[in-house]
Amino acid sequence: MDRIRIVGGQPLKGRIPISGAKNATLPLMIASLLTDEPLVLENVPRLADVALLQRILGNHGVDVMVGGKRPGDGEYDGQTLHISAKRIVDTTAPYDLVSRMRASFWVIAPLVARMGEAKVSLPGGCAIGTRPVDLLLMALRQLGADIEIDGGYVLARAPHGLRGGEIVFPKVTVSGTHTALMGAVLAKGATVIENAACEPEIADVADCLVKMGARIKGAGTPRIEIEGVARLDGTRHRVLADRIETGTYAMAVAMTGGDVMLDGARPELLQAALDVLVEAGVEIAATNEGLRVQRNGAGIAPVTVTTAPFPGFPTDLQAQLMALMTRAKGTSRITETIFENRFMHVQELARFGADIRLDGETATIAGVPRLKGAPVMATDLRASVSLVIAALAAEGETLVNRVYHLDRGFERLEDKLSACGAEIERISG
Ligand SMILES: CC(=O)N[C@H]1[C@@H](OP(=O)(O)OP(=O)(O)OC[C@H]2O[C@@H](n3ccc(=O)[nH]c3=O)[C@H](O)[C@@H]2O)O[C@H](CO)[C@@H](O)[C@@H]1O
Ligand SMILES: C=C(OP(=O)(O)O)C(=O)O
Repeated sequence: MDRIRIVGGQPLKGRIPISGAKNATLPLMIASLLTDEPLVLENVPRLADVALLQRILGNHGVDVMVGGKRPGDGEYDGQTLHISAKRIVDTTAPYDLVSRMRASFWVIAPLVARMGEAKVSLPGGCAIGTRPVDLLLMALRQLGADIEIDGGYVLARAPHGLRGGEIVFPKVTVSGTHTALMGAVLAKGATVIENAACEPEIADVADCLVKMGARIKGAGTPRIEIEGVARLDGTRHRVLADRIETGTYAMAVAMTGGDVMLDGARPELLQAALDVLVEAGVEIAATNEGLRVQRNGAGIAPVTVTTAPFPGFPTDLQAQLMALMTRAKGTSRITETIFENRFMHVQELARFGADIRLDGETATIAGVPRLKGAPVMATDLRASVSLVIAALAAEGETLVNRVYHLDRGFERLEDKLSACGAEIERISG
């Protein structure tokens, strides 16, 4: 298995191109199941999750052709996927594929909407919490699907098609909102989704669906109204910039000091996180090209932060912020409200000499003057990258094991960081 070797201590200087968002790409690829015409997605990041979803879609009979793979000029440009679900040959998503990536469960909504049935394995266990799918199933039931759970599979049936309905989420859920939206666009009649997730990736998927002929109002707000249509067309859509990748590199620069332009970043997608960085003493400037992040001289000021659904501070940046605060001049508090077990990085950060105390959903981080490199390993994507951030500022060498997690969500991480002066390399095998 590959490992990443980092020798800390170099300030980051230069430019980092921001890739297309993983969390928009995955539901956009899944939306291809809603039409028999080609969907062309541009700015698709080269990620393990994208490759796995290609396989999962392939199992349903979807053809995916990948353009833009040649190395050389423009190698940071995203890929273009030409996706055609002309004929769906299988409405079953099997355990061995779905258990590896949670978002693959979301194929259930377009399959039942278009084909009248779907059999999808319950998603696999995950290192950040229990992550049930009850609210996704509630949404499908509200749209008239008959739901049964048998042998670890969810069977959803709507032989005469889905029908519009009222879906009121008791808590904000991104997966639930994607499911409701993808079911409702092909349902007969009107649907209202209340307490919908407002994450930018929901709005991006809705934009694409509207280009495909869907009738959607209010995506990106807590109330979404959908008028079902009989069929959807193909279209071409460019995936929006990855706000979590943006925030991660901003925190890396905050950690090491330096001056980096995050090309193509869209600050309005992560204002809450940028506000926290400014409070911590980082200079942030939005420009036509993206986001310029600087920290020169001044130390890192401690912060108190609670994660929340968009537009709040994202849970997907919680681990990275914690890594940064290990070196703050004072004590920080970070409260995680979205996932009950998203603190797997705490014990790994301790290997660098960080001083973190956990009490329920709150971590108290007493900043230390220096970190020291160590062998580390994490069990989820954002936790893994928080270890990279710590390593970039730690004295000496760090080996990050289980790089698989990083490859799920960060395109060419070591290339992007080494281009800015970091001493970082992948050790294969
Ligand atoms: C591929 C993707 O886009 N993943 C993102 C998505 O995950 P995901 O869509 O899985 O996260 P949700 O917003 O659905 O989950 C939020 C909370 O609701 C709970 N819940 C969810 C569904 C359900 O049926 N029942 C239930 O109780 C979850 O356990 C969690 O505590 O949003 C999360 C929250 O912004 C991000 O951290 C993930 O990166
Ligand atoms: C938790 C994440 O992804 P997933 O929902 O695919 O597990 C993430 O992107 O941080």
